[in-house]
Amino acid sequence: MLNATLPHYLFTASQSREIDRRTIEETGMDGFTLMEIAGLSAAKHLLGSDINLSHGVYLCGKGNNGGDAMVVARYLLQNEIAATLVFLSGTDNLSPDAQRNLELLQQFDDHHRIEVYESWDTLEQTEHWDFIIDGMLGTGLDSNLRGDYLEAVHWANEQDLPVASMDIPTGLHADTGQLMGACIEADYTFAFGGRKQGLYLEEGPFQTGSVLYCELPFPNSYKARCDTFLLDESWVSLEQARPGRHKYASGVLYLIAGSEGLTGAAMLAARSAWAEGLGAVILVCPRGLLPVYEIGLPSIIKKAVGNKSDDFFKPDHLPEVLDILEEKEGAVLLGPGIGRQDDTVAFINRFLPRNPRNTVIDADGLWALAQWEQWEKPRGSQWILTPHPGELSRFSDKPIKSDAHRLHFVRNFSSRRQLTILSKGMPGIIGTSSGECYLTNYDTRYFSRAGSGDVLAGKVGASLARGRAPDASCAEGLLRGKKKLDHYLTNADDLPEPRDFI
Ligand SMILES: NC(=O)C1=CN([C@@H]2O[C@H](COP(=O)(O)OP(=O)(O)OC[C@H]3O[C@@H](n4cnc5c(N)ncnc54)[C@H](O)[C@@H]3O)[C@@H](O)[C@H]2O)[C@@H](O)CC1
Ligand SMILES: [K+]
Repeated sequence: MLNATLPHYLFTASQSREIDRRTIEETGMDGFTLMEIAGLSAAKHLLGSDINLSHGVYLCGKGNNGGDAMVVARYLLQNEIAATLVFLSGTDNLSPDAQRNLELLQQFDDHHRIEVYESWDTLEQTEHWDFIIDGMLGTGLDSNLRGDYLEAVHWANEQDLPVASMDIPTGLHADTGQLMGACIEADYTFAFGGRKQGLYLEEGPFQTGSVLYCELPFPNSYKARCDTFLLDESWVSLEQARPGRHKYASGVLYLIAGSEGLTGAAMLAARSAWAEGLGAVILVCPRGLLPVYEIGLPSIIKKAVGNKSDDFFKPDHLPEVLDILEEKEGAVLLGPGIGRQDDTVAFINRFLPRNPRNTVIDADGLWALAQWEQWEKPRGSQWILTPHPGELSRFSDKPIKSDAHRLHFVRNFSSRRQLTILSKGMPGIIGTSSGECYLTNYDTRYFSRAGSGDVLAGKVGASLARGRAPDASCAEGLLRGKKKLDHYLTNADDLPEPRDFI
């Protein structure tokens, strides 16, 4: 089972507010102290960065996000770094902690390094600044940006200066990652007390720059309601496969895949699983395709069913397939290249209820499953479904139009059906039977080429065959792909191909 570390917890705005509120009301830790820690932590990151810090411009709203920015300004001032502060909503209605921090900042300013502008239109843009601090809006954003906020965001994005956002880039929705009219394009985002979910959904990954987690003294027990986590190789161990005492002790994967014209998908999945060091990958195939696999897959065991004229799966093959699966303990990967023939759909939908093995259902296996209205997973077996967005939509009554909707759907579907879902896309989302979800935090667009899905399914199937839990199998499959991608991107100039992820 996966067990995320605290910096990988993802919160919605209301969850964050609730944790803030409880900490303040129940522990006696006040909001001013939390703001101090947040700002100090961001200032330390900035002082340790390679940004040239001599004079910053601070865009401040009237809420606590602006207060965070002022704490940063004070710690940077201690290091002789000047600050120009612009208050987009003036200074008359600052939140109490922001107001106190403005007064403190002025008290600390012995050498007149601080300038304050009470509105956007009074700012004199003749000065030279070398960085921008975005403290306009954080989790309090509740409507589209307008007027001076909109102008300030556009202005900041046009400057050739590094931008650091307090908590969340102004204009990004903390829950959905959608742009609220416009949005700061940050180089750094300092996530206070917990990363916000929207940083990783929809437009989030393109707006945040590097996200740095800044711990705040929130009791861990207040974070227990968190049900969304960031998937990261820093806490998910990629266990190396070790050879077993004999070949079947290192895991067996039965691959039920391939049809005429789609044998390549079966071959990619088989090679991908085999590369993970399994004891055996057993490709179950219609007999007519055996000659193709004899040439293309020399290391893989092939078990043909039906007769020589069969080049796709049919219901008649069911007894033979079930007998093959009886031979050894192992997991099943069903679907890559299996096709959508009516007979194949009928075969899959008769096979699945009788199949006792833990199973990954991919590609056209999912297509068949979605045709069958009253499907049910056999008791005691574990299923992983690996849909791309189109395949996922077939299980939903309504079109899935946003990442936030996809996350919501995946969470409900996987917990209601008591299975695991690996929803492909950017981000990749793993939904578990307990309702917890895990999001990827890397550029998954490299995997959106035909064939990558077969490679991923092979990796997930290999982990499941080695006895890993379904959620851990999905995580391992995704992170092994990422590891290959990182290696490829540092060692090659051209675009990786699906076979490069094997
Ligand atoms: N104790 C706390 O609550 C802590 C809060 N922290 C910071 O405080 C932030 C949340 O502070 P707040 O709740 O004060 O909220 P914000 O500072 O994000 O902004 C709230 C203010 O902005 C206004 N507003 C909302 N949408 C707007 C729009 N589209 N255009 C113009 N104004 C708009 C609201 O009316 C409200 O007055 C966090 O993101 C974080 O940066 C941190 O200091 C850590 C501790
Ligand atoms: K901000």
